[in-house]
Amino acid sequence: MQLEFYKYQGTGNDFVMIDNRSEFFPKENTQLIAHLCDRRFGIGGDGLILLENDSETNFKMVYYNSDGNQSSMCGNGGRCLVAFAKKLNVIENETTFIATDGLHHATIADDGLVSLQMIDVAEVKVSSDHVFLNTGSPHHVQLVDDLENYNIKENGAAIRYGDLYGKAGSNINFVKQIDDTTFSLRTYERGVEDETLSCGTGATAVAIAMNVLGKTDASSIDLNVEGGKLVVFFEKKEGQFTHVFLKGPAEFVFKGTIEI
Ligand SMILES: N[C@@H](CCC[C@H](N)C(=O)O)C(=O)O
Repeated sequence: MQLEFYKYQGTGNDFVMIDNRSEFFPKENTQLIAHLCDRRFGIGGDGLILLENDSETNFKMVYYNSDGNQSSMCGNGGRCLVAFAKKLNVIENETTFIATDGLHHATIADDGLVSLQMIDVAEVKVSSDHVFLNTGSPHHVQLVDDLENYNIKENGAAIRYGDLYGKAGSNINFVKQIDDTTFSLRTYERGVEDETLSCGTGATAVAIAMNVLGKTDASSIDLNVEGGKLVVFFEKKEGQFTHVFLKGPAEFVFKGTIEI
């Protein structure tokens, strides 16, 4: 069978997109999803996303990591799916869709940048050398001295598989402060089991964690990721973060078919 796919990337976090409104895709086939995400034997991607019909919103997002397993929210993937929905004429420049962590509102600006509303965050656990919070996916956030030369894969895997997070694991973000409102981060992603060029829920987690740690009092924070730049903005009231938005590019790369 010939499978039609679209490839998208958001700051270098790349995804295989499939229009599954007709529900043809074999969603339980973990091996097939991992194969499609494989960079040597398949199409290649950090994850695979299905766009499906939803009775109450514009569409449904179903997200899989490149290991083939369905997972929690993907911020960059959500932004790319919004751009994909526009390409398919499912939406125009504004949408509400459903994902695993609930409803998401998003807009596409004239310059193509996609702003995606993320979940509200009320609980942020601060430890001596790291912060843990859930921004739709679980994130460990840790400041490091030499981010450029830091071994993300080795140190990330050690924390992800260590005692802190048990079987479920976590995504691991290493961070360096650049100025009052800017941070650089590199992320080890669970389910990819490697560093990716960007992680949207990770950038969101870093922005909130840096505010909680008092590293910034800005409510709009610039994040440098390996694949580009993201902005996270939010409202903060009595320790709760609401109206949290992740903004950045979401770009169509190519379209193709693959024999499955
Ligand atoms: N790249 C994503 C995060 C995807 C989910 C993550 N790998 C997990 O399983 O927790 C993003 O942009 O947020």
